Amino acid sequence: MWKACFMQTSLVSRSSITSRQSRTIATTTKSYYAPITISAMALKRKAATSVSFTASKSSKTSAASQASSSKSEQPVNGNARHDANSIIDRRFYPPPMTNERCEQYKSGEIPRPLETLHDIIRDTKQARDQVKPGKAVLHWYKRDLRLFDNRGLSMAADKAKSANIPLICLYIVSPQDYQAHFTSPARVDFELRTLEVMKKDLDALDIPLVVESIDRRKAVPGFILDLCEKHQIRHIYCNIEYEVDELRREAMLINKCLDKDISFTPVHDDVIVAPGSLETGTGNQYAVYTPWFRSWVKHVTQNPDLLEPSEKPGKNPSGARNALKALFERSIPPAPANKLLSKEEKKRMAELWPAGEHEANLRLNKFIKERIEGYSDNRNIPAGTTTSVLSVHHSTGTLAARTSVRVARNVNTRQYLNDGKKGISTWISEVAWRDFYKHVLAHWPYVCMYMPFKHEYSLIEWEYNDEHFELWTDGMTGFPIVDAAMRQLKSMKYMHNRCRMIVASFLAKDLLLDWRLGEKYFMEQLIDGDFASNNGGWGFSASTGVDPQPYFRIFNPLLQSEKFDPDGEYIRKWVPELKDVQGKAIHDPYGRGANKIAAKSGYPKPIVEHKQCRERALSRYKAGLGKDTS
Ligand SMILES: Cc1cc2nc3c(=O)[nH]c(=O)nc-3n(C[C@H](O)[C@H](O)[C@H](O)COP(=O)(O)OP(=O)(O)OC[C@H]3O[C@@H](n4cnc5c(N)ncnc54)[C@H](O)[C@@H]3O)c2cc1C
Repeated sequence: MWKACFMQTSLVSRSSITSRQSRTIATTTKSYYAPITISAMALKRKAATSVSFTASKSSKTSAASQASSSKSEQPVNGNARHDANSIIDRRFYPPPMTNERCEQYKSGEIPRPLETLHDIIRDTKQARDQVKPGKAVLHWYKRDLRLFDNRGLSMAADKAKSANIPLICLYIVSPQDYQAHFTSPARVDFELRTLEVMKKDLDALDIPLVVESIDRRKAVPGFILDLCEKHQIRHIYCNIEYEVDELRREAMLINKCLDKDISFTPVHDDVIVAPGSLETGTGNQYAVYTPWFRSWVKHVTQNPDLLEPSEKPGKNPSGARNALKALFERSIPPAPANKLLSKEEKKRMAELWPAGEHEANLRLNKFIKERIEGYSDNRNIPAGTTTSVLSVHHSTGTLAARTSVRVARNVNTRQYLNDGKKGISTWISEVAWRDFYKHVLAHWPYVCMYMPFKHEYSLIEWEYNDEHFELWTDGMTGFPIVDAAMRQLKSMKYMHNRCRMIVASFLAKDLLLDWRLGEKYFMEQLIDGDFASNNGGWGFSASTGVDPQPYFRIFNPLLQSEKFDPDGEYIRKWVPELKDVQGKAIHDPYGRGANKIAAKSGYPKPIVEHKQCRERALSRYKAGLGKDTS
C-alpha cells in the first residue's frame, strides 16, 4: 500500500507543491533511499528468535538497552521479522522505516499523503473546472460497489447529464494489489459476484461497466489514460481510499490527467466525516475514541448534509448503447489464479454471503426491524446472530456507512445519534469506529507501513513460534473460546467482534507472537478485511494501537469465555469435539474434570498456561518500553 510513495511523490507536479513540502520531499527522498543499515545487535536478535517461555534475562537486557539508546539509531522495529512471506511482502514494499521517520510523519515534517492529495485537489481546482466535456464521463469504482448513495458516482452522473453525454463505469481487478494487501480469496469472490449484480443494474440504465484485470498494479494509471483517450473521456471521478499508496497514486494521477486536459476528481465517500475534519481544543487530531466520537456527533449534527443520500444515476442518453457497444459486451473476468476458490467453496460462499447492494439493504432493514433495539445488550454474545453482520457490505461499499447511520438515526427517538434508544445509539457508535480508524490511518500514515501506532512499542521482543502460530490458526490451542473463534473464521471467513478481540489478545499477549502475523492472517481469511479496521483492532488488542488503556490490560480467555458464552453455545457449535461436555467444564475441559471426553475426542490440552504467559507479557512489554523489569 505504500510502495510507490517515493516515485509517485516525485511525479507530483512541482507547481502544486508548496516550497516547504518540496523541501521535505527532497529530504524524504534522500533518507528514504539511503541504505538502511540493520545494526549488528538487531541482526543478532533476528537470528536468535528463540521460543523461551518466560523472558530470559538476556532478552530483557537486550530490549531494554535497545530502548534506552537513541531513537534515531533504531532502523528496524524491535526483533520484528521482515523476511519474505512474513508480516510484509517485500516484493512490493521498501525496507522497514525508522521510529525517527514516524516522528517526522507525526510532526507533519513529512507531508501526510491525504494532506498532499487535498492540496493538489485545491491547487488544481481552477484548471480542472476549465476542462470541457468530452464524449463520456468515467466513474472509477473501488470500494464503493453500489449505485445508490455513492458520492463519486453521483457527481459523475450529474456531470454526464449536464453535458448530455454517457456515463461509463470502470472497475480494475488487480492481482498484484490482492497479493500485496493479502486480500482473501473469499473477499475477491464476493467482489466479483457483486460486480455481476452491478453490471445488470447499470445495464438497465444503459451504463456500461468495464471490468478490467491488470496484472501489474503500476500499469493502472496508464490503462485509465488510454481508456480516456479511446472514448474521449474528459472527466473522471472516484471515491478516495485512505491507504498511503492509493492516496499517492490519486495525487499523481490528477496531474497526469491534467497534462492531457482531463479532470480527475477524487471525493470523500467511504467515511461519513472526512479525515482531518475533527480537532481537539488544542488543534490536534484525536487519538482516543470517546472524545473523538463526541466531536463526530457534534460535527454530523451541525452538518446534516453529511448524512443526506446521493441519488443513483439516471439512464444514459439514448444512443449510448450503440456508441459503446463493445464496452457493453465485455464480461466480468474470473478471479486471478492466486485467489481462486474451489467450485464447492464458491457455492458455499455464495449461499453464506449473497452479494450486492440489494442484499445489503435487505440485511440492513431486517437488522433495524428485528435486532437493533437489543443490540446494546446482546452485541457481545457471539452465539447466534446478535449484530448486523454488515461489515462485508461496509468494507466493499455495497452499503455506505452513511446509509446505515441515516437509516438507524431515522428510527431513533427524535433522530438522535448518541441518545434515544440505547440499541440504536450504540450501533451508530460502532459504525463510527470505521470512520475513527480511517481518521487514524490518514493522520498517522505510518500505521500503513507496518509500524505500530504507538511506535515506541516497536522494540518489544516478539516470539516467532511457528508451531504456536499454526495451532492458533487451526483452532487447536486447547482454549475452547479461542479455538471456536478461529474455526468460525476459517469456515465463515468472518468472526464476531468480541471473539476477534479475544483471539487477538491471546496471540499477542498469551503467545507473545508478533501481532502483525495475526493482522496478516486475518486479512488472508476475512471476507470483510479492511486495512484500517483490522490494523486498528489488532493495535488495540496488542496495546500498540490507539487504546488509551496501558499494556497491562490482558484478557483472561477463561473469564471472557464464561462471561460472553456462558452456556458454551458458541463453543459447542464450532468445537464439536466438546459438544458432550456439560456445564462450566466447556470453558476449560482439562481443568474442570472433562478431561476424558476431551482427550477421547482428540481435543488438545492448553498449549500455554495463562498466568505464566501474563507475567511473561508484562515483563516483555516493560522491557520493550525500557522500563525497569526487576
Ligand atoms: C482484531 C480485530 C480485527 C478486525 N478486523 C476488521 C476488518 O478487517 N474489517 C472490519 O470491517 N472490521 C474489523 N474489525 C471490527 C469488527 O470486529 C467488525 O467490524 C465486526 O465484527 C463486524 O460485524 P458486524 O457487521 O455484525 O458489526 P456490528 O456490531 O453490527 O457493527 C456495525 C458496523 O460497524 C463497523 N464496526 C463495528 N465494530 C467496529 C470496530 N471495532 N472497528 C471498525 N468498525 C467497526 C462495521 O462496519 C460493522 O459492520 C476488527 C476487530 C478486531 C478486534
